[in-house]
Amino acid sequence: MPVLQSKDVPLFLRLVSATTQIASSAGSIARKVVKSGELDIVDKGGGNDPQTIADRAIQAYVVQMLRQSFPKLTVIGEEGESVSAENELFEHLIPPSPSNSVLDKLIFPQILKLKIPDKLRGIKEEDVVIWLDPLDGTTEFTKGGLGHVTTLIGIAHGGIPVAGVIHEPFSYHSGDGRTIYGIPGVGYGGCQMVLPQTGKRIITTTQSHSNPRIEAAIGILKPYRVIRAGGAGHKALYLVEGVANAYVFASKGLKKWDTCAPEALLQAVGGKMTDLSGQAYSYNKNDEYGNDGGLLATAPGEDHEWYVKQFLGGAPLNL
Ligand SMILES: Nc1ncnc2c1ncn2[C@@H]1O[C@H](COP(=O)(O)O)[C@@H](OP(=O)(O)O)[C@H]1O
Ligand SMILES: [Mg+2]
Ligand SMILES: [Mg+2]
Ligand SMILES: [Mg+2]
Repeated sequence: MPVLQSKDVPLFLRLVSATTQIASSAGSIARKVVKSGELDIVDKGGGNDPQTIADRAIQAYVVQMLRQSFPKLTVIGEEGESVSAENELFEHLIPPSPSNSVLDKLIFPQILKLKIPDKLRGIKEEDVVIWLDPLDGTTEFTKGGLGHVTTLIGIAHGGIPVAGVIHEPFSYHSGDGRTIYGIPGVGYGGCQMVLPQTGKRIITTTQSHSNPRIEAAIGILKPYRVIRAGGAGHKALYLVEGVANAYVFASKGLKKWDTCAPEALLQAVGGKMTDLSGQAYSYNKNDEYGNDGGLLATAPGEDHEWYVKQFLGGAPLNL
Protein backbone atom coordinates (compact mmCIF):
# COMPACT_ATOMS: atom_id res chain seq x y z
CA MET A 1 0.00 0.00 0.00
CA PRO A 2 2.64 2.54 -1.13
CA VAL A 3 0.69 5.69 -0.36
CA LEU A 4 -0.16 4.36 3.09
CA GLN A 5 3.51 3.86 3.87
CA SER A 6 4.47 7.37 2.85
CA LYS A 7 5.97 9.24 5.77
CA ASP A 8 4.62 12.51 4.28
CA VAL A 9 1.13 11.55 5.45
CA PRO A 10 0.55 11.54 9.25
CA LEU A 11 0.14 8.12 10.83
CA PHE A 12 -3.39 9.05 11.95
CA LEU A 13 -4.60 9.64 8.39
CA ARG A 14 -2.85 6.53 7.06
CA LEU A 15 -4.53 4.52 9.80
CA VAL A 16 -8.02 5.91 9.13
CA SER A 17 -7.58 5.34 5.40
CA ALA A 18 -6.35 1.76 5.86
CA THR A 19 -9.20 1.08 8.28
CA THR A 20 -11.81 2.09 5.69
CA GLN A 21 -10.19 -0.27 3.17
CA ILE A 22 -9.98 -3.17 5.64
CA ALA A 23 -13.57 -2.73 6.93
CA SER A 24 -14.81 -2.64 3.38
CA SER A 25 -13.09 -5.86 2.30
CA ALA A 26 -14.17 -7.56 5.55
CA GLY A 27 -17.76 -7.13 4.34
CA SER A 28 -17.18 -9.86 1.75
CA ILE A 29 -16.72 -12.34 4.62
CA ALA A 30 -20.20 -11.66 6.01
CA ARG A 31 -21.71 -11.95 2.52
CA LYS A 32 -19.89 -15.27 1.85
CA VAL A 33 -21.13 -16.71 5.15
CA VAL A 34 -24.74 -15.82 4.31
CA LYS A 35 -24.35 -17.32 0.83
CA SER A 36 -22.96 -20.55 2.28
CA GLY A 37 -25.89 -20.77 4.72
CA GLU A 38 -23.52 -22.17 7.38
CA LEU A 39 -23.37 -19.68 10.25
CA ASP A 40 -21.86 -22.12 12.80
CA ILE A 41 -23.52 -20.37 15.75
CA VAL A 42 -21.96 -20.64 19.23
CA ASP A 43 -23.77 -19.34 22.32
CA LYS A 44 -21.31 -17.23 24.32
CA GLY A 45 -23.60 -17.61 27.35
CA GLY A 46 -25.59 -15.27 29.55
CA GLY A 47 -28.82 -15.60 27.58
CA ASN A 48 -28.67 -13.88 24.22
CA ASP A 49 -25.06 -13.55 23.09
CA PRO A 50 -24.50 -15.53 19.89
CA GLN A 51 -21.28 -15.70 17.89
CA THR A 52 -21.10 -16.95 14.29
CA ILE A 53 -18.28 -17.93 11.98
CA ALA A 54 -18.59 -14.43 10.47
CA ASP A 55 -17.84 -12.77 13.85
CA ARG A 56 -14.73 -14.97 14.23
CA ALA A 57 -13.44 -14.70 10.66
CA ILE A 58 -13.94 -10.91 10.39
CA GLN A 59 -12.18 -10.34 13.70
CA ALA A 60 -9.24 -12.54 12.59
CA TYR A 61 -9.01 -10.78 9.22
CA VAL A 62 -9.22 -7.22 10.55
CA VAL A 63 -6.65 -7.88 13.29
CA GLN A 64 -4.25 -9.49 10.81
CA MET A 65 -4.57 -6.66 8.30
CA LEU A 66 -4.17 -3.90 10.90
CA ARG A 67 -1.15 -5.61 12.49
CA GLN A 68 0.49 -6.06 9.08
CA SER A 69 0.66 -2.31 8.48
CA PHE A 70 0.60 -1.03 12.09
CA PRO A 71 2.29 -3.62 14.33
CA LYS A 72 2.41 -1.45 17.45
CA LEU A 73 -1.34 -0.82 17.76
CA THR A 74 -3.35 -2.22 20.67
CA VAL A 75 -6.38 -4.01 19.23
CA ILE A 76 -9.22 -5.04 21.55
CA GLY A 77 -11.80 -7.14 19.72
CA GLU A 78 -15.09 -8.56 20.94
CA GLU A 79 -14.15 -12.14 20.06
CA GLY A 80 -10.94 -12.23 22.10
CA GLU A 81 -7.39 -13.20 21.26
CA SER A 82 -7.86 -16.80 20.22
CA VAL A 83 -9.16 -16.31 16.65
CA SER A 84 -6.53 -16.39 13.91
CA ALA A 85 -6.79 -15.81 10.17
CA GLU A 86 -4.81 -19.02 9.59
CA ASN A 87 -7.60 -21.11 11.13
CA GLU A 88 -8.44 -23.75 8.52
CA LEU A 89 -12.13 -23.56 9.47
CA PHE A 90 -12.46 -20.16 7.88
CA GLU A 91 -9.46 -19.85 5.58
CA HIS A 92 -11.92 -20.01 2.65
CA LEU A 93 -13.66 -16.85 3.88
CA ILE A 94 -10.58 -14.61 4.19
CA PRO A 95 -10.20 -12.26 1.19
CA PRO A 96 -7.01 -12.76 -0.84
CA SER A 97 -4.24 -10.21 -0.27
CA PRO A 98 -5.04 -7.37 -2.64
CA SER A 99 -2.50 -6.32 -5.22
CA ASN A 100 -0.89 -2.88 -4.96
CA SER A 101 -2.95 -1.53 -7.83
CA VAL A 102 -6.17 -2.47 -6.04
CA LEU A 103 -4.92 -0.94 -2.79
CA ASP A 104 -4.13 2.28 -4.55
CA LYS A 105 -7.81 2.57 -5.49
CA LEU A 106 -8.82 4.11 -2.21
CA ILE A 107 -12.50 4.35 -1.29
CA PHE A 108 -11.85 7.77 0.27
CA PRO A 109 -8.74 9.31 -1.32
CA GLN A 110 -9.65 12.58 0.41
CA ILE A 111 -8.80 11.17 3.85
CA LEU A 112 -5.05 11.34 3.18
CA LYS A 113 -5.35 15.05 2.36
CA LEU A 114 -7.43 16.12 5.35
CA LYS A 115 -6.24 19.07 7.42
CA ILE A 116 -6.00 17.85 11.00
CA PRO A 117 -5.11 19.55 14.29
CA ASP A 118 -1.62 19.08 15.73
CA LYS A 119 -2.85 16.72 18.44
CA LEU A 120 -4.01 14.22 15.77
CA ARG A 121 -0.96 14.86 13.60
CA GLY A 122 1.32 13.89 16.50
CA ILE A 123 -0.39 10.56 17.32
CA LYS A 124 2.01 7.63 17.73
CA GLU A 125 1.08 4.09 16.76
CA GLU A 126 1.87 2.64 20.20
CA ASP A 127 -0.60 5.04 21.87
CA VAL A 128 -3.58 4.04 19.71
CA VAL A 129 -6.24 1.60 20.93
CA ILE A 130 -8.52 0.00 18.34
CA TRP A 131 -11.91 -1.15 19.64
CA LEU A 132 -13.15 -3.75 17.16
CA ASP A 133 -16.65 -5.21 16.88
CA PRO A 134 -16.30 -7.54 13.89
CA LEU A 135 -20.05 -8.04 13.59
CA ASP A 136 -22.48 -5.84 15.48
CA GLY A 137 -26.09 -7.00 15.47
CA THR A 138 -25.24 -10.71 15.54
CA THR A 139 -28.61 -11.69 17.00
CA GLU A 140 -30.36 -10.09 14.01
CA PHE A 141 -27.73 -11.62 11.66
CA THR A 142 -28.64 -15.13 12.89
CA LYS A 143 -32.32 -14.38 12.15
CA GLY A 144 -31.82 -12.93 8.67
CA GLY A 145 -32.04 -9.26 9.72
CA LEU A 146 -29.03 -8.42 7.59
CA GLY A 147 -29.70 -4.67 7.34
CA HIS A 148 -28.97 -4.31 11.08
CA VAL A 149 -25.43 -5.68 10.79
CA THR A 150 -22.26 -3.59 10.77
CA THR A 151 -18.52 -3.97 11.35
CA LEU A 152 -17.29 -1.33 13.82
CA ILE A 153 -13.67 -0.19 14.06
CA GLY A 154 -13.13 2.58 16.61
CA ILE A 155 -9.81 4.38 16.90
CA ALA A 156 -9.10 5.79 20.38
CA HIS A 157 -6.21 7.91 21.66
CA GLY A 158 -5.82 9.32 25.16
CA GLY A 159 -9.08 7.61 26.16
CA ILE A 160 -11.26 9.38 23.60
CA PRO A 161 -12.58 8.23 20.20
CA VAL A 162 -10.59 10.07 17.52
CA ALA A 163 -12.02 8.26 14.49
CA GLY A 164 -14.59 5.62 13.69
CA VAL A 165 -15.24 3.41 10.68
CA ILE A 166 -18.57 1.65 10.17
CA HIS A 167 -19.16 -0.82 7.37
CA GLU A 168 -22.58 -2.17 6.43
CA PRO A 169 -21.98 -5.41 4.49
CA PHE A 170 -25.62 -5.67 3.42
CA SER A 171 -26.39 -2.05 2.70
CA TYR A 172 -29.33 -1.29 0.46
CA HIS A 173 -27.12 1.44 -1.01
CA SER A 174 -24.73 -1.01 -2.72
CA GLY A 175 -24.19 -4.75 -3.21
CA ASP A 176 -20.59 -4.29 -2.07
CA GLY A 177 -21.69 -2.76 1.20
CA ARG A 178 -21.33 0.78 2.45
CA THR A 179 -18.36 2.20 4.37
CA ILE A 180 -18.61 5.35 6.50
CA TYR A 181 -15.97 7.18 8.49
CA GLY A 182 -16.08 10.02 11.00
CA ILE A 183 -13.34 12.08 12.62
CA PRO A 184 -14.63 14.36 15.40
CA GLY A 185 -13.79 17.99 14.71
CA VAL A 186 -12.48 17.17 11.22
CA GLY A 187 -15.10 15.57 9.01
CA TYR A 188 -16.92 12.47 7.83
CA GLY A 189 -17.66 10.61 4.61
CA GLY A 190 -19.71 7.81 3.08
CA CYS A 191 -23.06 9.11 4.31
CA GLN A 192 -25.01 12.32 4.55
CA MET A 193 -26.03 13.86 7.83
CA VAL A 194 -29.77 14.57 7.98
CA LEU A 195 -31.33 16.40 10.93
CA PRO A 196 -34.25 14.48 12.48
CA GLN A 197 -37.64 16.14 12.70
CA THR A 198 -38.28 17.97 15.93
CA GLY A 199 -41.50 18.04 17.93
CA LYS A 200 -42.20 14.32 17.53
CA ARG A 201 -39.52 12.56 19.58
CA ILE A 202 -38.47 9.29 17.95
CA ILE A 203 -36.42 7.00 20.19
CA THR A 204 -34.51 3.98 18.94
CA THR A 205 -33.52 1.09 21.19
CA THR A 206 -32.60 -2.59 21.24
CA GLN A 207 -34.79 -5.17 19.51
CA SER A 208 -33.36 -8.30 21.12
CA HIS A 209 -31.93 -7.28 24.52
CA SER A 210 -34.76 -5.34 26.16
CA ASN A 211 -35.87 -5.49 29.80
CA PRO A 212 -38.38 -3.60 31.98
CA ARG A 213 -35.81 -0.97 33.01
CA ILE A 214 -35.05 -0.12 29.39
CA GLU A 215 -38.76 0.24 28.71
CA ALA A 216 -39.21 2.44 31.81
CA ALA A 217 -36.40 4.76 30.74
CA ILE A 218 -37.93 5.16 27.29
CA GLY A 219 -41.31 5.88 28.90
CA ILE A 220 -39.77 8.78 30.85
CA LEU A 221 -39.01 10.48 27.52
CA LYS A 222 -42.66 10.31 26.37
CA PRO A 223 -41.75 9.26 22.85
CA TYR A 224 -43.94 9.80 19.84
CA ARG A 225 -42.57 6.57 18.40
CA VAL A 226 -40.08 3.85 19.41
CA ILE A 227 -37.98 2.12 16.75
CA ARG A 228 -36.60 -1.23 17.90
CA ALA A 229 -33.61 -2.34 15.89
CA GLY A 230 -30.46 -4.45 16.19
CA GLY A 231 -26.88 -3.27 16.51
CA ALA A 232 -25.33 -0.24 18.18
CA GLY A 233 -23.78 0.79 14.85
CA HIS A 234 -27.08 0.55 13.00
CA LYS A 235 -28.92 2.60 15.62
CA ALA A 236 -26.17 5.25 15.66
CA LEU A 237 -26.67 5.55 11.89
CA TYR A 238 -30.37 6.25 12.54
CA LEU A 239 -29.23 9.33 14.48
CA VAL A 240 -26.75 10.39 11.80
CA GLU A 241 -29.28 10.02 8.99
CA GLY A 242 -32.29 11.69 10.62
CA VAL A 243 -34.38 8.56 11.35
CA ALA A 244 -34.45 9.00 15.15
CA ASN A 245 -33.78 11.77 17.69
CA ALA A 246 -32.15 9.64 20.38
CA TYR A 247 -30.84 6.12 21.08
CA VAL A 248 -31.43 4.89 24.63
CA PHE A 249 -30.19 1.70 26.33
CA ALA A 250 -30.82 1.79 30.10
CA SER A 251 -28.96 -1.39 30.96
CA LYS A 252 -25.55 -2.98 31.19
CA GLY A 253 -24.66 -5.06 28.11
CA LEU A 254 -23.06 -2.65 25.66
CA LYS A 255 -19.25 -2.77 25.48
CA LYS A 256 -16.57 -0.33 24.36
CA TRP A 257 -16.32 -2.02 20.95
CA ASP A 258 -20.05 -1.35 20.41
CA THR A 259 -19.70 2.39 21.06
CA CYS A 260 -16.22 3.62 20.06
CA ALA A 261 -16.73 3.85 16.28
CA PRO A 262 -20.39 5.00 16.52
CA GLU A 263 -19.43 7.67 19.08
CA ALA A 264 -16.70 9.02 16.79
CA LEU A 265 -19.03 9.19 13.79
CA LEU A 266 -21.86 10.73 15.79
CA GLN A 267 -19.55 13.41 17.21
CA ALA A 268 -18.18 14.11 13.75
CA VAL A 269 -21.67 15.00 12.49
CA GLY A 270 -22.57 17.07 15.58
CA GLY A 271 -24.31 14.49 17.78
CA LYS A 272 -23.35 13.20 21.20
CA MET A 273 -22.99 9.85 23.02
CA THR A 274 -22.56 9.33 26.78
CA ASP A 275 -23.82 7.03 29.50
CA LEU A 276 -27.30 7.75 30.86
CA SER A 277 -26.00 10.25 33.40
CA GLY A 278 -24.20 12.27 30.73
CA GLN A 279 -20.76 10.88 31.63
CA ALA A 280 -18.31 10.32 28.74
CA TYR A 281 -17.04 6.78 28.11
CA SER A 282 -13.30 6.21 28.45
CA TYR A 283 -11.49 4.11 25.84
CA ASN A 284 -8.04 3.48 27.33
CA LYS A 285 -6.63 -0.02 26.91
CA ASN A 286 -6.92 -0.81 30.63
CA ASP A 287 -10.51 0.44 30.97
CA GLU A 288 -13.36 -1.93 31.74
CA TYR A 289 -14.95 -3.26 28.55
CA GLY A 290 -18.53 -2.78 29.78
CA ASN A 291 -20.50 0.45 29.40
CA ASP A 292 -22.22 -0.24 32.69
CA GLY A 293 -23.87 3.18 32.92
CA GLY A 294 -26.05 2.46 29.90
CA LEU A 295 -26.18 4.57 26.76
CA LEU A 296 -27.72 7.86 25.70
CA ALA A 297 -26.95 9.08 22.20
CA THR A 298 -28.56 12.08 20.58
CA ALA A 299 -28.76 13.24 16.99
CA PRO A 300 -27.24 16.52 15.77
CA GLY A 301 -29.40 19.45 16.88
CA GLU A 302 -30.87 17.60 19.89
CA ASP A 303 -30.41 18.92 23.43
CA HIS A 304 -28.44 16.06 25.02
CA GLU A 305 -28.66 17.67 28.47
CA TRP A 306 -32.45 17.70 28.30
CA TYR A 307 -32.45 13.90 28.02
CA VAL A 308 -29.95 13.55 30.89
CA LYS A 309 -32.17 15.74 33.07
CA GLN A 310 -35.26 13.62 32.37
CA PHE A 311 -33.44 10.53 33.64
CA LEU A 312 -32.00 12.28 36.69
CA GLY A 313 -35.46 13.60 37.55
CA GLY A 314 -37.14 10.19 37.15
CA ALA A 315 -37.04 7.16 39.43
CA PRO A 316 -33.45 5.97 40.06
CA LEU A 317 -32.55 3.71 37.16
CA ASN A 318 -30.11 1.54 39.10
CA LEU A 319 -28.71 -0.37 36.11
N1 LIG B 1 -27.52 -8.16 27.81
C1 LIG B 1 -26.56 -8.23 26.89
N2 LIG B 1 -25.64 -9.23 26.89
C2 LIG B 1 -24.67 -9.29 25.96
N3 LIG B 1 -24.53 -8.39 24.95
C3 LIG B 1 -25.41 -7.39 24.92
C4 LIG B 1 -26.46 -7.25 25.87
N4 LIG B 1 -27.16 -6.17 25.54
C5 LIG B 1 -26.57 -5.64 24.45
N5 LIG B 1 -25.52 -6.36 24.08
C6 LIG B 1 -24.64 -6.15 22.92
O1 LIG B 1 -24.77 -4.83 22.48
C7 LIG B 1 -24.84 -4.77 21.06
C8 LIG B 1 -26.11 -4.05 20.65
O2 LIG B 1 -27.22 -4.73 21.16
P1 LIG B 1 -28.64 -4.59 20.47
O3 LIG B 1 -28.49 -5.09 19.07
O4 LIG B 1 -29.56 -5.44 21.30
O5 LIG B 1 -28.96 -3.13 20.54
C9 LIG B 1 -24.81 -6.21 20.56
O6 LIG B 1 -23.51 -6.43 20.04
P2 LIG B 1 -23.10 -7.73 19.14
O7 LIG B 1 -24.21 -8.03 18.22
O8 LIG B 1 -21.87 -7.23 18.49
O9 LIG B 1 -22.80 -8.81 20.12
C10 LIG B 1 -25.14 -7.00 21.79
O10 LIG B 1 -24.55 -8.26 21.89
MG1 LIG C 1 -21.60 -10.31 20.15
MG1 LIG D 1 -21.79 -5.18 19.07
MG1 LIG E 1 -20.24 -8.12 17.73
